[in-house]
Parts: sequence; structure tokens; C-alpha cells
Amino acid sequence: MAKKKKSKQARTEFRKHHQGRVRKSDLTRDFNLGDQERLADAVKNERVSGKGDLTRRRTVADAKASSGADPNTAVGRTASPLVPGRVTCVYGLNSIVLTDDGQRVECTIRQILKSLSIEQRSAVVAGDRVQIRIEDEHSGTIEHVEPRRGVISRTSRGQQHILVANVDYLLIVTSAAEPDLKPALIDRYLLTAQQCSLRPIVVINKIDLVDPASYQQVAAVYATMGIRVLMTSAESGLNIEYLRALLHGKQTALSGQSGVGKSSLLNAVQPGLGLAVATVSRDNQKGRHTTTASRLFPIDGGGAVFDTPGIRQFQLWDITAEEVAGLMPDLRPYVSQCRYPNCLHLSENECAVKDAVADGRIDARRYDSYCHLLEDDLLLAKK
Ligand SMILES: Nc1nc2c(ncn2[C@@H]2O[C@H](COP(=O)(O)OP(=O)(O)OP(=O)(O)O)[C@@H](O)[C@H]2O)c(=O)[nH]1
Ligand SMILES: [Zn+2]
Repeated sequence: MAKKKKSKQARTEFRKHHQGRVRKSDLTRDFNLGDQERLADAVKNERVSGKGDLTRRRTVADAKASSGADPNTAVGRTASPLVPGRVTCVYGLNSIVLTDDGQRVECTIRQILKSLSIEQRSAVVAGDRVQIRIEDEHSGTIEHVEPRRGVISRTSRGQQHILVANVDYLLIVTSAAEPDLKPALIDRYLLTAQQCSLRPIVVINKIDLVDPASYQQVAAVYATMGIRVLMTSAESGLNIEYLRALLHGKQTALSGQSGVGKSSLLNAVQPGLGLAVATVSRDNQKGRHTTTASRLFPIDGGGAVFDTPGIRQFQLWDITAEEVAGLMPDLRPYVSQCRYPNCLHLSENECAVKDAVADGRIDARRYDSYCHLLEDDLLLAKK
């Protein structure tokens, strides 16, 4: 409740701030809502109107009607046309944009978007579809951000911080050996996928190092929940073709512990990437994980894989103990049948989840994972 109040207040502050800006810069449209689409419209209008020049103050529709030209291409002054692309990486107020025709352009963010980024922290994020104006060979300005879908975000100090936008899949890479498979870790990644409404793909890599039969049961439990599980070997090429087909045309966020073979898999899926494999020392590895730069690897024929350091090793950012069972497709059907509405399915009596574990309707290992997560992390953190 307090949170809601706070965010309403923050929105009001934000609105006031931007209304001020709008007047200052002579924008012609109402700027009340301050959401991204309206903001982008306002940016267009600002461009069309020009600062302080009343004779050029026109709406986008006017400009279209009278000139027949795309108002994005600046009325009254010559400017290069807008070019569509995708943000691969954001650092401070600068971004790297990969245009649809394959140019890599270092972009600043248009002034009005910048002020949004101070208020909401995420004016432009990795994965955003944008329109940019190229100024010279390798630099430009982001003029417009398309509405987002499929975002991976976390909340810090009451504000949503988006790590990557426009994602279809969460690729959860694990290894059968070196390091050993940790199903409990897969379960954690799955919670985040569920929470962010991303389709997960679980990859068990390095399957060449073990007897695949030893992982059939783990894989089958996920498969019954409708989760795709793939046993791969970057070494032998097993299932690489299949993985490539899955990723084709999709935006995929990469996750998984260090050393499981993420770079090796990407190199195999997309020959020519030439990603460094396991050459980093322990010290360097630490450094790598603290970097905030994210990378995007385009897939031939469409689609891309995002490697965003904050996503590689998820923390359970915004998940509360009470939410976990509802985010697990195998536990969820039983939750409403427990005697106590606030049942955490740990030591309570008349718990439908525990009954389902006892007679095998819920996999015991998954339930174990659930208990560890709550007891070791979420409830402990509360104490
Ligand atoms: N046997 C076997 N080894 C593999 C396979 N895939 C990767 N490896 C080896 O595992 C080690 C780690 O591979 P990477 O691709 O660097 O792993 P990563 O997940 O990208 O590691 P970080 O960059 O630290 O996150 C390397 O020595 C690879 O050669 C595989 O399918 N089979
Ligand atoms: Zn219960």
C-alpha cells in the first residue's frame, strides 16, 4: 500500500517535472501521462515545432497532411532520415545501437529522453527497438523508443530497473558435469522466467561427459511442466542444429553459471562469433561479473542473443516467500486447496501441497528445492 502511494507520488512529481520541461521547450501537446509512447510523440512534435519558433509549431498530423512527408524527417531543416535498430548496450546516457542493416552506432539519447532516464532510470535499455538519426559514420542520436514487451527487470529503491527489453526466451544453460548439474539453480532461474513471463529453455550442456540417461528423470519433470529441455554438447555438436532453429527469429536472454559452456554454445550456434572460451583467470572472472555492459549477438537470418551480466546469475530480486509456490507450475494447482490461505507449505497442517508431494503428484526434488529456497533465502532474509 505504502509502495503504491509512493509510486503515485513519484508519478505526480515526474509529471510536474515534465510539464515544466514541455512548456520550456515549447512542445504543443499535452504531456500529462508521461508514458513512453506519449513521450516519443512529444519528441516528434518538438522536432516538428522547433524550439521557440512559433511559425514552425505544428503537430505531427499537420506536418503529414501538408507536406505528405514523414514528420520524423524534421520539417524546416534538413536532417538525415530515421534509421531503425536495436540497443545492444547502455552505459550512462550513451548506448550502442545495432541498426537493422548491421551498422554499429554509438548514440547519445535525445534530451527529452534523458530527463526521463533520470526520473525512471530506464529511458533506454538493452534490447529496445529504437529509431536513430545518424550524425556521422559511427555516431548518432536515439530519437524514439518503441513500446516494450517481455522485459527482465528488478526493483531497487522502489523503482523498476529494466535490464533488458523485448525478450522472448530465457535460455538457462547448465552443464551435466564440470560444473555438476544443479537442478535447484535451474528452479530459481525458472521462477524468474515465470515472473517475467518469458518462455524458458533449459539446456543441459556437456552431455558428452556423462551418460545422458542419468539426467532423463530431471529432464522429464520439467518436460511434464511444458518446459523445453535440451541436452547439448558444444564439443560434439549434439543438438546444436536444434538449438539454432529454436533461437532463430527470437530475442533470447542468456543465463547460467560460469563455466557451463555459454560462450561455447553461442560459438557453435553462430559460427564466426569467436567468443573467448574459458580463458579467464579467477581474478578476471570476478571483474567480468561486475561489469554492467551487456552484449547482443545477432543470429544469422534473424533474432539475437543477449548476454547481460545482471541476468547471467539471477538473484531472487523481487520474489517474496508467499509468491514462490504460485510461480511453480507443478505446485500452483494445489495452493488454493490448503486449509490456511497464507499457507507456506512448510510445516503447516492440512497442506494440499505436502499431500501432493507425499503421494507423488509433485516431484519430491522440486518440493525440496522450494523448501530450501524459502528457508535458506527468502525467510532467512526477512529475519
Ligand atoms: N566436454 C565439453 N566441454 C565443454 C562443452 N562446452 C564447453 N565446454 C568447455 O567448458 C569450459 C567453459 O566453457 P565456456 O564456453 O567458456 O563457458 P561459459 O559458460 O561461457 O563461462 P563464463 O564465460 O565464465 O560464463 C571450456 O573449457 C569449454 O571448452 C561441451 O559441450 N562439452
Ligand atoms: Zn500448503
